[in-house]
Amino acid sequence: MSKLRVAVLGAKGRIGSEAVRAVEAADDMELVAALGRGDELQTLVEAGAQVVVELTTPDAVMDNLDFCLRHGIHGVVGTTGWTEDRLAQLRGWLDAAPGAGVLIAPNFSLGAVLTMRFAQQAARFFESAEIVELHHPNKADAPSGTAARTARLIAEARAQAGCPPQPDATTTALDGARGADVDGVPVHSVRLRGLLAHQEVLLGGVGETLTIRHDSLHHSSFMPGILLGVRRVVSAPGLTVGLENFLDLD
Ligand SMILES: NC(=O)c1ccc[n+]([C@@H]2O[C@H](COP(=O)([O-])OP(=O)(O)OC[C@H]3O[C@@H](n4cnc5c(N)ncnc54)[C@H](O)[C@@H]3O)[C@@H](O)[C@H]2O)c1
Ligand SMILES: O=C(O)C1=N[C@H](C(=O)O)CCC1
Repeated sequence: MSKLRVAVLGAKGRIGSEAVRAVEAADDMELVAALGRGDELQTLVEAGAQVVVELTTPDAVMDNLDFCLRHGIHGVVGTTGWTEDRLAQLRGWLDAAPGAGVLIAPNFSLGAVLTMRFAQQAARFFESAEIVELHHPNKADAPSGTAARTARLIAEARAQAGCPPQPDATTTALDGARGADVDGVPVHSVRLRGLLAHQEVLLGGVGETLTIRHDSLHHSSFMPGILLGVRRVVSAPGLTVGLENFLDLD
């Protein structure tokens, strides 16, 4: 069986360098390119890459995906910064590239994917829902892509169930004291030396609370999800948002 020809963009970064090692160690994959900032994207075409693992920055990801899709290369994307406008633009590029697939995974770790699923399931049963995400201080974006996605999933579940807005009597607050409002769900971002990637979903009802917590302790936690994404995206044309779509969770 021929090996999947895989390239990594952002290959010298924190997660990209780990992804390079994971692809090299996978029996069914061949690492054909490992590119960093300033490297020529044309190398992907010359190397015959079938799938690009995109782990760069929100500033770079759109140009990289535009190039990949114009050359029929599938994408597995961990880079954050996804807005509805960006997703719409990506869908347009995919429409013009029949057969090509892109997976956007706000988080590649199994525990984080399950946290999102559990939070989505629990959201309608509690009056209050808030998220605390905690990351290393070198992270460029806040809130994290995972927290933003979790908040949207909670908000969707609550809206579908007809839940009223959350109780909150705050009338006076310092800017930021109640976190960022993501679709009505407050998200609080901590940046602390010593941490990697952590999230708590706090749910509150009358006389009880439920806390769902996940901790990524090392970048290795993201690698099985990345490799699964590479294996599955080649037969999943169009846009897939969330690794849960490639896991048989239900
Ligand atoms: N989805 C997940 O599970 C997951 C996990 C960890 C990190 N991330 C995300 O991945 C991204 C990278 O995170 P990081 O901690 O590795 O950051 P990082 O700053 O360590 O790495 C980013 C790398 O991309 C390079 N780069 C920038 N522009 C580029 C370009 N045009 N082409 C190629 N390389 C380019 C940078 O030079 C840098 O080496 C962030 O958006 C982060 O939030 C996602
Ligand atoms: O380290 C990061 O940066 C991470 N980014 C993703 C996010 O923003 O959710 C996933 C967790 C690690």
